[in-house]
Amino acid sequence: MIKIRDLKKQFPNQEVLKGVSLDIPKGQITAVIGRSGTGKSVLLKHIIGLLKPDHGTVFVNGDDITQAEGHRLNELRKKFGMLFQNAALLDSMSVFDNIAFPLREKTKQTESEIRERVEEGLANVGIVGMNHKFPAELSGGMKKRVGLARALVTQPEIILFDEPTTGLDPIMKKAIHKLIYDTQRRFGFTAVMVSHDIPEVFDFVDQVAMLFDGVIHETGTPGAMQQSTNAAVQQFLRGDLDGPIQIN
Ligand SMILES: Nc1ncnc2c1ncn2[C@@H]1O[C@H](COP(=O)(O)OP(=O)(O)OP(=O)(O)O)[C@@H](O)[C@H]1O
Repeated sequence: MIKIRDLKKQFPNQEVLKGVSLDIPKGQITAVIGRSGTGKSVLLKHIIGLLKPDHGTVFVNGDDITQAEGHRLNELRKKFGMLFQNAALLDSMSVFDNIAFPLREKTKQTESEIRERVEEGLANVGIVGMNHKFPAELSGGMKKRVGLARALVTQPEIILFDEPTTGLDPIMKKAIHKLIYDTQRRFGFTAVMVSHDIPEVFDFVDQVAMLFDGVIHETGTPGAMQQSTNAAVQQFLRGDLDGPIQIN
C-alpha cells in the first residue's frame, strides 16, 4: 500500500501540489486523472522519490520515501518499475538490451539468467522474436510493449505508468490497456497510471483519483466516479467548457 499524506510542492513560478492525500491499495490499479499541467507526473515523481516535496509524506509499505537518501532510497526504488510517456527506450540499444538493462543495473544475474528473463518478458507482452530490433524500427504500440516488458522484468511490487497509451490509435490503446490489466492480474503488482483516456481507461482500473487544483478532489471506483455528483468531476469527465474548472 502507498499512503500519500498532505504532499505539497512548489516550483519557482507555481504551487503544483497543495496537499495531496491518497491511499493506493496494494495489488490494484489506480488511475490518476486530471487536466494537463495539474501535476500528475509531478505526483508520480514524488511516489518514486525522484522529487522531494516541500511538505508531506509518501509511505511505501510503511517506509517514507520522501525522507530516504542514498542507499536506502536506491533500495526503496528497487520496488518500482516505471513506464514513461514515450516508452523512453534507449535508441542505441536493441530490444533485448533495453529489456535487460534494469536487470544489469539492479541485479547480479548471470547473462544466461538475463537471457531467460528477457525471453519470458517478450512472451509476456506478445512480442517474441523482436530481440534484435532497434527502437527506431518499431511501431508506437511495439515500443509500449517493450517498455512494459522492461518495467516488468525485475518483477517489481509497484509499477508507475505515465500516460502509457499516448500517441496510439484507439484499438492499440485498448490493446495496451488490456495488456496492462492482464499482466497486473497475473503478477499482482500495485499499479498507478496517469491517463487521459477517459472514459476508456475506466474499464481497466480498480480506482480513479482526480487531481484538481493541487489536491485529490475525488476518489472512487470507476462506476462511482461516473455517477459522482461533484460538479468538477462531471465537467472533467464530460469535457465541458463550463463549470468549476476554469480554462486558462
Ligand atoms: N522540474 C520542474 N521545474 C519547474 N516546474 C515544473 C517541473 N516539473 C513540472 N513542473 C511544472 O509543474 C506543472 C505540472 O506538471 P506535470 O508534468 O506534473 O503535469 P501533468 O498533469 O502530468 O500534465 P500532462 O497531463 O500534460 O502530462 C507544470 O506546470 C509544469 O510546468
